[in-house]
Amino acid sequence: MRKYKDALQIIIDQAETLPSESVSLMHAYHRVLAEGVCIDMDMPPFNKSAMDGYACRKKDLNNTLTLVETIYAGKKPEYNIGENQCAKIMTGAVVPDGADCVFMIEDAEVIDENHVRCTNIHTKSNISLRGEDAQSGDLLLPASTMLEARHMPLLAMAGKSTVQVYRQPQVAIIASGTELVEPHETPMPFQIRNSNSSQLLAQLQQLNINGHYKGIIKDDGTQLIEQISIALQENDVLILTGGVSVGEYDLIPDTLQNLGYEIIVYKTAIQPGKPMVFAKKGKSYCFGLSGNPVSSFIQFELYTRPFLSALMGHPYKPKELMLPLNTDFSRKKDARLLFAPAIINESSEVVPLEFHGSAHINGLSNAQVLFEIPIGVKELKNGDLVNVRCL
Ligand SMILES: Nc1nc2c(c(=O)[nH]1)N[C@H]1C(S)=C(S)[C@@H](COP(=O)(O)OP(=O)(O)OC[C@H]3O[C@@H](n4cnc5c(N)ncnc54)[C@H](O)[C@@H]3O)O[C@H]1N2
Ligand code: MOO
Repeated sequence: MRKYKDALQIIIDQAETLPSESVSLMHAYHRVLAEGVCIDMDMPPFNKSAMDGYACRKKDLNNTLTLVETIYAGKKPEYNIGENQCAKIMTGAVVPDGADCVFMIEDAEVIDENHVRCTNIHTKSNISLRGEDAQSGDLLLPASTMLEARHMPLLAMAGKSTVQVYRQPQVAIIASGTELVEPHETPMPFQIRNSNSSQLLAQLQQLNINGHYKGIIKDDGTQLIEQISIALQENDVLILTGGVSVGEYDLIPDTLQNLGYEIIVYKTAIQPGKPMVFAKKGKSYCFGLSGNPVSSFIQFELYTRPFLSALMGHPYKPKELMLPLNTDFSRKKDARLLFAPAIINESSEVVPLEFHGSAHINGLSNAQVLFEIPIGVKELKNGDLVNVRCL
């Protein structure tokens, strides 16, 4: 059975980045840049006043100054500032040539309509200098950047009304299991509601991928072959849940092989989430995730999310921290890398949540993080540092 990091590398190595396309800046959120973006002008583009006040020469700050004009943001200054002269200036306006300082309105004593004095000779310059943030030609965002809200103003400043991004994969979701009914149905005593599909669709949405839900398929070889092959033809990636373990009705690995898919990874040493299939045929990919809801959630986070990110040209890195446990922790078996749900308290300590295993969805629902207990470790002590993965 493969270890987590080995399996992850093998899976990511199979991803062939999808072709790129052009999208409007307004619809570029959470898309992945297929081009590096350089700025086409200095930032700021001119010496810019950072305050509402008066622009003058620093060496004249002790003197009475003669007002030559008022400069608002968007106006070109008409005069250079000479000895004992000033211009009234607004935040964001161009600082006129000759001035090397702007003193704030609050530090000004207005003598008459045309004269003013600075009351604070220790005033700061209050000028954002041309090019101090970036210079024309500088690379602002490298290719492969997953565009977050904080990147958008840079694209706008660089004049990118459209951006070249990698295509998003078409992803289908199928829940397999004869025991499953949809959430709007009342299960019979031997049935269970399908909770995996809505969860996986939401996990896809976190990647800005609108998944295609294809419904529930019973554990029936013929139906599985038929529905899975349709879903695979129409999509780049199929995510299945259920039927991947070793039971008589766990038909997914065989079904995929019968469809000509090569099983690249089968079972990995993580807990929850040991049974999982990753299969491939050309550029068509399939994840057979575990039916157990927490297992499928974690398998998606650990394997499917980095893989889909790689298809979109983005090297996904989870947010991870080393933090101390706030209690002793023990487990009976140590053959797998355990991901256990926890919250972080006000002292930045890891507080494990009550957790009964791979079906305990309400144990997971309050979690802020998953913390790791490595293979070979059964016991951890209060204060031990653990690797924490943010959700
Ligand atoms: N003899 C062995 N039995 C099992 C092993 C093993 O190694 N040897 N592994 C166990 C582990 S670990 C897990 S995890 C499960 C995984 O089984 P499958 O991935 O094949 O999933 P199913 O058997 O189809 O379902 C497991 C469980 O989850 C419920 N389920 C399934 N689909 C959904 C859904 N869409 N929404 C909500 N719940 C779902 C299903 O009813 C079962 O209770 O295998 C162990 N067995
Ligand atoms: O690997 Mo399973 O998800 O432990 O229960």
